Amino acid sequence: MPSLAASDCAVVLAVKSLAAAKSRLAPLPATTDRGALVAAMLVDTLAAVRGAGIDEVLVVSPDPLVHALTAEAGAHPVPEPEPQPRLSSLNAALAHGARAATHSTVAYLQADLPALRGESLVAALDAARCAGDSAAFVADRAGSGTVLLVAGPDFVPRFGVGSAEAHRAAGAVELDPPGDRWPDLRTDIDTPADLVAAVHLGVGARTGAVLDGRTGAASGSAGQRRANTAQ
Ligand SMILES: Nc1nc2c(ncn2[C@@H]2O[C@H](COP(=O)(O)OP(=O)(O)OP(=O)(O)O)[C@@H](O)[C@H]2O)c(=O)[nH]1
Ligand SMILES: C=C(OP(=O)(O)O)C(=O)O
Repeated sequence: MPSLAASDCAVVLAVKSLAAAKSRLAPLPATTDRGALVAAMLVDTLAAVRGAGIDEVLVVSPDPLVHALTAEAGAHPVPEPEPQPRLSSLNAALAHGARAATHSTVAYLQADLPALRGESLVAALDAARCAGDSAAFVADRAGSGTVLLVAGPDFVPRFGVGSAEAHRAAGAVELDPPGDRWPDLRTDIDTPADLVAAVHLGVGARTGAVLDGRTGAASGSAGQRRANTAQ
């Protein structure tokens, strides 16, 4: 794998239709607009990616609002591909985004990282460079999922349930296996408990604004909101 200076790889993210997203956040109060929350987390994630100095960012989605938010953030919207025979729709979307990128090395990144800071992404990309020619990944805070996979064109992404083990089994090197580094990068949002963890780390401005509009698991988030999010 070539050098992974931030400007030498593309970042590819995938977001499903906002209306269908985050069913596991259903326990949140009915006043929470889950679509707005997913959109806000995408915007905050893209702000952190921009803060990392990445110059090619692609977001694959079937949702026109996601495309608009992506373009507003200075990234490239990519339409959802046709279904692929041997890939989940998520991995088909990610592989499609990688093919649309001009860089051959791709950092596949979760789009629901509201606490992400550019410095952590840069540090993780630096660590991936140390993995040499191998693909490399960062597991989520539970250790079972994947938040970041850095790979060349021959490595097919294997996101989905148990993706950390799937990436490991396919030969990708796990970065910081103890899971001590980059808690912001590792905190993707699947459940209300993840949201509470992200709020404790400090979420970006857009996510904080959505959370401030409701009561419940993460209420009172304003005090924990990061002050330095570029918006
Ligand atoms: N473009 C695209 N993105 C997808 C697809 N499936 C999942 N994603 C995105 O991949 C990430 C992980 O997806 P999932 O965990 O399957 O779904 P989720 O919406 O995050 O959460 P749940 O509904 O609770 O499972 C999210 O950012 C999704 O929006 C897909 O078919 N196409
Ligand atoms: C798709 C994944 O994440 P999640 O379903 O937890 O969002 C994954 O970890 O590969």
